[in-house]
Amino acid sequence: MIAIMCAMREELEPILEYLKLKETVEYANNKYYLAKFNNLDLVLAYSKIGKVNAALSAAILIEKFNAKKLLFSGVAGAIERDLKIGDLIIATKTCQHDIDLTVFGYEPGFIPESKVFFECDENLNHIAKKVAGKLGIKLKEGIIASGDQFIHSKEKKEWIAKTFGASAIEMEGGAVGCVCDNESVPFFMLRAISDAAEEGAGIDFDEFLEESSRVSAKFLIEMLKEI
Ligand SMILES: Nc1ncnc2c(CN3C[C@H](CCSCCOCCO)[C@@H](O)C3)c[nH]c12
Repeated sequence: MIAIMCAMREELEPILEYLKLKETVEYANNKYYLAKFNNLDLVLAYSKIGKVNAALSAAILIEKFNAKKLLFSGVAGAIERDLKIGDLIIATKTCQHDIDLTVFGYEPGFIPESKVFFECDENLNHIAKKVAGKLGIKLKEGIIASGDQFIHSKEKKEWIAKTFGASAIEMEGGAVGCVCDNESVPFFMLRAISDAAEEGAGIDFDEFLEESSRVSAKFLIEMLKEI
C-alpha cells in the first residue's frame, strides 16, 4: 500500500481526479480514500493544516492502512530566491522551525531523544528527478522547514533560511518526516510554490493555491507511473 497525503482539501482534490476511488473510510474524524492506480494500491487523505493534524494522519496511514511508503503533495512558501510561484521542489530532509528548547542549550528545532532533521527517501527522490528529466520539468531539491505558522515576514523567512538552511516553508512536512522516521517508512515530499512567505504572502497563497496544487498533483501522478 502506498499513502498519498496532503494537508488541504485543495491539494488532494486534483490528485483524486486522476483516480478511480474504490472506497472511502471514515476514521478519527477524517476521510481516507482507497484507490488503485495501474497496479498500485493507494490510500489517500488530507490531514487538515498543521503539524499535529499531519502527524495524526501520517500515523493512521501507516498503522491502520499499512502504508509502506508515504508521498506528500502540496504547496509551499519559497525561501530560495530562484523558486518562483508554480515551481516544484522535493525535500531532501525536513525539520520543525518552531521547536525552541535553546534555553536548555539545545539547537533550534531539536527535541531530546529526537532529531532536528528527518531524511527523505533517496530512491523516491531519484525517481522524481528521473521523471522531471524525462518531462523536461525544472525540479529543485532542498531542505523544507515546517512550523505551525503561515510565514508572511521576510525577517522570519530569513531566520528560518539561516538557521535551518531551508529552501521552502510549510506546516506539515517536519511532522510527517518525524512519524515516517520513527516508523521506518520511506517518506517523499513534493511541493509546488504558492507564495514567497513574505509580506503579502497570504494574497498570493489565496490566488495560487489551486493552480500550484494542480502542478504538484500532476507531477505526483507521473511519479506513480514509475514507482
Ligand atoms: N508562507 C507559508 N507559510 C507556511 N506554510 C505555507 C504553505 C503550505 N501549506 C499551506 C497551508 C497554510 C495556509 S493556511 C490557509 C487557511 O485557509 C485559507 C483559505 O484557503 C498549510 O497547510 C501549509 C504555503 N505557503 C506557506
